[in-house]
Amino acid sequence: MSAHHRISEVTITPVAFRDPPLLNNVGVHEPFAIRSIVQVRTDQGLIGLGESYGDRAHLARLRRAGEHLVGTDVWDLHAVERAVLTSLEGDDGSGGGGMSGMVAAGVSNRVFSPFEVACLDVQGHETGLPVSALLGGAVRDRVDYSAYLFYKWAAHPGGDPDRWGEALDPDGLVAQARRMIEEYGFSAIKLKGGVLPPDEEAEGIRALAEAFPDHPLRLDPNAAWSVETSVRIGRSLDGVLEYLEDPTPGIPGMAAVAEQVPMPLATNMCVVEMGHVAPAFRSDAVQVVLSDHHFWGGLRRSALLAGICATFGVGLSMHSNSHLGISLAAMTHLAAATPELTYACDTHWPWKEETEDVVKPGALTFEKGAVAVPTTPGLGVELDADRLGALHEQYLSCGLTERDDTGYMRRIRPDFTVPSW
Ligand SMILES: O=C([O-])C(=O)C[C@H](O)[C@@H](O)C(=O)[O-]
Ligand SMILES: [Mg+2]
Repeated sequence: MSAHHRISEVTITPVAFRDPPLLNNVGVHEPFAIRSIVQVRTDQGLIGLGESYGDRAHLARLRRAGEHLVGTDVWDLHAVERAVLTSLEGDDGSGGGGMSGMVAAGVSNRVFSPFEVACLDVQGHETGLPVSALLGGAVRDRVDYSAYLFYKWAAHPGGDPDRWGEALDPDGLVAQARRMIEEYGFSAIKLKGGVLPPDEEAEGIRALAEAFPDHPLRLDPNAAWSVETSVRIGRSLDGVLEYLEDPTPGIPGMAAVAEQVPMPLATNMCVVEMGHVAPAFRSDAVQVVLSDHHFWGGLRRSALLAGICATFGVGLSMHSNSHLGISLAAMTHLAAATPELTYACDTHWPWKEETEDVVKPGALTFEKGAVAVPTTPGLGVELDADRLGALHEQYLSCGLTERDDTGYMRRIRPDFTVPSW
């Protein structure tokens, strides 16, 4: 086969899958999470897969970029990126963030990422190599993920209760953690905070520490706290947290907190692109960066970030929001090929119904909190046309075209304002 697979067609399919009422600082998850599924076809008949956010403006950008990519060599990832940048000329960059305003990552990185992943998938199919090998080789054959707990309601208003039940207090959190750990075997726990007053969340963390003394714990209030509150709560959780994630907004705020709390501070909010690295590291604002290939510009750029973090003695973990199997495969290959990664990665996977995905079942399974790194060519997952079709139909019928946790919360509680303490 020739080494020059050129992109002949790009298909972007929006999909929706059911999502429980997970609470966060900016509101609550709607009944469906939306994603875009990217298929890159080559002139020699191979198909590469990518997955990204599903917000309307982002979909439009992916479609425009897809048109610019036709004719590009899948091995020339710089040319792929240049084509994406050309497609974004004149774009004002607004909308399409995919995370309800919680993370403000650069538009071009967000758009390039699923195409880079899809091209690597094609490269893997062409060479017979898994993506981890294309990234320099797997240094581990299993990737550890952490339990990702949320305060949540028992059901969406007017809907049936989901299998997880309510979690609005320490007992609810411990029950949720117990179930998630029993089912998936996770050996680390993250709690999404910024929902209840900070002392109540600290109480929840202490209950988790008591119930799971061997599990490292993380708390992520998504920058809902002032510097003063962050310092007070951080100090009160000395010896309890593995790291405290984004307690307060901005690099200067994080630096002020970092100076005064005993545990490392982690971020997926104030360091979300290369331009943030120098000011954050210079001021010792963060001790752990959570990479996310969806907003860092793909797998290779995330690997580059890992090297930079290691150079400056900054730890590396991995961020996630609602995702399907293509993203889990990409995250797993990246983590496998990243020696610098020393923390269990975030994943929203347990919040997804097992039956809902766009890939054929069985390629990715959790055992003892870890996913075995696929060893088959490319990402190691295969698109399932029926499943893709069903989730696309669900996208069309659910009526959601934007992730809007705050808007949904306001429809339920009209007086809701994003809280800060
Ligand atoms: O670690 C984080 O900041 C996140 O995972 C952001 C996500 O958007 C999460 O909070 C969510 O989905 O509610
Ligand atoms: Mg976070």
